[in-house]
Amino acid sequence: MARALAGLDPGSAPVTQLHVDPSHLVPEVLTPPISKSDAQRALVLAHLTGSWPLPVLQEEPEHYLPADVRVLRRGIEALRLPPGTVRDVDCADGGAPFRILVTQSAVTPGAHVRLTGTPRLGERPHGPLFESLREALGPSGLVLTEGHPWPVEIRAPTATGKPVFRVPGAQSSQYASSLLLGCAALYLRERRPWSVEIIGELTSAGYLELTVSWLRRFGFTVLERDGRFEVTDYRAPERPPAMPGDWSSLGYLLLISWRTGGSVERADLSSAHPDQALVQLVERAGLKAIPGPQNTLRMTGTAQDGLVASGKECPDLLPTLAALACVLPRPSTLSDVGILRLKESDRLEGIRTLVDAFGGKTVLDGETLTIHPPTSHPPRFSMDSKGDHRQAMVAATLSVVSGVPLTLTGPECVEKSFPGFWRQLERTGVRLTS
Ligand SMILES: O=C(O)C1=C[C@@H](OP(=O)(O)O)[C@@H](O)[C@H](O)C1
Ligand SMILES: C=C(OP(=O)(O)O)C(=O)O
Repeated sequence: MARALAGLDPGSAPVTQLHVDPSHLVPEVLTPPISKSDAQRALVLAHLTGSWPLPVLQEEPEHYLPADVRVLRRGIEALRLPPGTVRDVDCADGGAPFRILVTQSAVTPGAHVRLTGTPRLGERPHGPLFESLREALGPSGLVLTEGHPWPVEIRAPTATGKPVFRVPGAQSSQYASSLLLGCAALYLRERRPWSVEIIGELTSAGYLELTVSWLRRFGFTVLERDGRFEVTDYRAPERPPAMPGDWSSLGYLLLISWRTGGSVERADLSSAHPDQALVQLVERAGLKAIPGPQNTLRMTGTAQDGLVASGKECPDLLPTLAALACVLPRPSTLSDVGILRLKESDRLEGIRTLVDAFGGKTVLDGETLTIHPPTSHPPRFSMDSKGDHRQAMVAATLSVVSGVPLTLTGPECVEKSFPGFWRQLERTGVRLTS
């Protein structure tokens, strides 16, 4: 067992190919990691409000912290160095950590920060965030320059001007989330309200709501009105907020538990994470999540119909739902799928490749993708993660829910959000060989 996982445990040498054999499943209780989206927000707010290091993260085993959480923590630690130090931060593949650190760098008085990342992160869109920061803080002296694409270099001003950021919302909610966390920093520094105005439509709105909910849990007052989010007050809370399990990771584990008869833990149904939508979305297909004691959940039911979901509401769940769609008796419809092109890989293409590899068909009509499941399962299938953690975990999930063996290229990228994923899979009886 230890040998099979030698290349897959965090920090060990990468394996190029992994064979996933789901023919000996056992019912187990599976555990997701902490949510990277929640932890990133909590880390910034702990830094700003004087509760550094964030106690709840100290309790998590270091190797099982999502890599993006470690990126953000490194970035904040760099921002906490004395003024005058040039701070270099490698953001690796982390969209949210990078975008959050851009704003936090710009609002740390006198900071000089150089951010770098992977070529893919460099290709993803960031311009509207940079423009918004330049518009609000440029007149006070902010300098934000872009390499080709790295480094992104930021020299923060020591003063500020009009307390408002304006940013378009159609490409990513992370611009607005990052700026709103910037508003919290500026509120504490200047004790005057700061706001973010969203221009046009907002995609992934649930993630901005997640940011608002973390600000409130840390004691900030946030007013929301007509696309405008304003930080107007701060009072330290009585006790530090708890850290929930990750609903994106619970998506894979719940589907796996449906097949194995096991359950998942850390499934907090009062979490504000958008991917909790899985629980409602699978009902249309005939599946039901049944709560048990202490935040456990199991999935039961017989597949009867296809799924309907939108990339505007839960973009990270769409690959997981696409895997489920491959084993449902009727077609599924995913709308607003354009945003999937802007993630760690082109996930729209990734979903289509997965369905195709499994013998199904996809039809793209504008921004709507219909998934037609295969009439019979293939004997085995292959998939390349293209370095995208969700594509890797989704392929493995499909292997388990269908019982069809998988050969996966590039399995180690799961580290970004779920470093213990392969260990969890192995606990369900899945045999992993490289
Ligand atoms: O704010 C966040 O933590 C996230 C927001 C979403 O991105 P977009 O707002 O760019 O869709 C999501 O896809 C990403 O995984 C995490
Ligand atoms: C898109 C994702 O993350 P990020 O944008 O933070 O890289 C993700 O984790 O699916």
